[in-house]
This record gives sequence, C-alpha cells and structure tokens, in this order.
Amino acid sequence: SQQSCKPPSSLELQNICPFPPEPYIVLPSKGKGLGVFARTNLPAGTIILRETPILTIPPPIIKKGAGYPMPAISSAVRAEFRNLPSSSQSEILTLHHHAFPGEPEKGEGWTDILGYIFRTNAYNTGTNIGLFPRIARINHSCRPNAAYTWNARSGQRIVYASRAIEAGEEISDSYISLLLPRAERRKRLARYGFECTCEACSLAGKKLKESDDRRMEIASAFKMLEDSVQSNLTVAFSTSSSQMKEARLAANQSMHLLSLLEREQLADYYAKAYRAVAVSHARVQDWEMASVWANKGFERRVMEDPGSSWTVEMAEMTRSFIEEWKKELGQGGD
Ligand SMILES: C[S@@+](CC[C@H](N)C(=O)[O-])C[C@H]1O[C@@H](n2cnc3c(N)ncnc32)[C@H](O)[C@@H]1O
Repeated sequence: SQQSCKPPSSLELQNICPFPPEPYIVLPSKGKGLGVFARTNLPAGTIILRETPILTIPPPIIKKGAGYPMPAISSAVRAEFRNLPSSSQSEILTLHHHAFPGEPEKGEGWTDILGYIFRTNAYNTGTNIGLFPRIARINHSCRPNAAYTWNARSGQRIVYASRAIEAGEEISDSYISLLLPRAERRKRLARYGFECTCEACSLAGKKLKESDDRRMEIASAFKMLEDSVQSNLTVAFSTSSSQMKEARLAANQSMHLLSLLEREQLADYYAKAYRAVAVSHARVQDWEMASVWANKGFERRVMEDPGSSWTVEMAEMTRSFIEEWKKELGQGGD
C-alpha cells in the first residue's frame, strides 16, 4: 500500500528496531591507536558489549620465564584462521599487533602476524583463549571504568561499566592484575608494547608511592581474608573469645580493604570485597552489616552476569543474612 512505502517515523523505528544503537563508538585515541568511547552517559552496570569469539585456541603451555611460545601460538591460530570465512579473516587482520624489535614479522609470509595479533588482543574464554574483534579495541587503564566477564552459558564475553562513565569518555578495561605496583604493572604490559600513562601510572613521588602501597595492601588484605571468606559461612560462627577477637579483626580489616579499594577506584574488585565484608560481619553476627553488604555484592554480580553461580551464591547469602537480621529484630524468620 501507499502507506507502507512511507519511511517509518523515528518513533516507529524505535518500536521495530530489535537492537538499540551501540552505546559506544570506535575512534582514534591520542597515543593509543584506536579506542572505544561512550556515546552517552553509561550508569554503572550498563552492558557495553557482548561478543562471541571469532576464533579460539587452547591455551599454550607457558614455560616459566620463557615468555610466550610464539611458534605454537602462531601455528594454532593459523590452523583456525584457515577455516574462517574471508570476512572474518579480514576483520582479524585489521586488528592492531605489537611485535618486539628483532621479532620476525614475516617468517612464513603474513601468517606470523596472526600470532602477534593474537598476543596483542586475545582474552580468556573460560578454558580457551579467543579473539573478540570489537572488545579488542578497548584500551587498557590501571584504573579502568569497565570490566568484563566470560559467560560460559552464552559463550560470550560481556563488558560492562564498572562505574559511571560520561558521554565522550574513553572506555577502558584492564589487561593485567591491578593489585601490583606501577613498576610491576609496566613489566606485564610490556608485551602489548606500550607504557601506560593512565591516571594511576601518571602519579609521581609521594602520591605514586601511596598508590603502590595501597595496591599491595589490598592484595595482602584479600589474601588474609581469603581463608575466612572462602570456607562455609553459615556454620563457622566464632564461639571462643579468641575466635571472636580474630573475627572482629577480620571484619575491621574488610572495612579497611573497602576504603583502600575506593581510594584507588578499583571497581573490578568491589564484588569480591563486598562479599568479604558481608561474610566477615556474619562471623561476628552483625546481621545488618552482613545483609547490606551481601546485597551490594549481589547487585555487583548481577551487573556482571545475573545467572552466574556467583550471583546465585550472593542472592542466597543475602536472603539468609536478612533472615538472621529479622530474628535479631524479633520479627522471626520465614
Ligand atoms: C587490545 S589493543 C587495543 C586497541 C588498539 N588501540 C587498536 O588500535 O586496535 C592493545 C593495543 O592498544 C594500545 N594500547 C592499549 N592501551 C593503551 C594505553 N593505556 N596506552 C597506550 N597504548 C595502549 C597498545 O598499542 C596495545 O598494544
């Protein structure tokens, strides 16, 4: 009919468009090649990207101190690459690669480039390692505003805003563990061929030392809390006075850990810290704190993946702590 030939109004388009426009755009990023930028304000928890790997290989055997076994990586990648449609091959070949001076760029024609592309861009996919051409455009920061998770059920890597991101801001994630001092982070980032100049790496003098010390302290606080946080929570209430003293110390330590993380703005570790706060307060039977922080941990896990075992665990924990809190308030449990 005549009516169906008319272009749809924007409202109609909104109603029929199965996917909203992407919340990000790929643009040049000063000194970093291409980068990914927020198109609009992205509140914490916004899913920025979900992507299925275009190519995966089993993880290579890494000999300590011997660096990446590039010949093994190159040949595994090459074997998979050959089976891909040409559009996927072209997409992979557009990705950035870093090779160290002296590394052969053209051992076996362009195929060696594939190994370098893989080394520069690959991420874990649970048991394997894979290439995600869209996620691969995200640059690194040691104080990132986005984080990622591997969703084994959908076979997708999910990138989400780990804190609020403003329109126009560059979206960054982390390629390495962030609980390391700058010198150590630099060593680990060397394989990507850049020296990080993020906010945290640009600190100097006293401020740099404070940041380095905080990151080391966070790592040791997590380690200290690990034992008490990983074991079965519901049974291990502290009974003896020495146990109670230890449990109180752990609860205080967990709050200190949280303040260090907030000072460093390391949102990647918030969920783990919220869990530690919740569990250590359950140990001293402070049910209000335990419930509030378990719920915060649950909300963080939902951001990453609503159906993950971590999310389910935090939901159950929150429920059981709230039950205890209600009993304490004399409202009885369900
Ligand atoms: C996974 S790619 C990221 C996307 C890349 N910028 C591009 O143009 O495709 C990794 C490469 O990006 C660059 N890069 C990533 N983070 C950076 C940073 N914080 N500072 C400078 N360069 C960075 C480095 O060249 C690195 O080898």
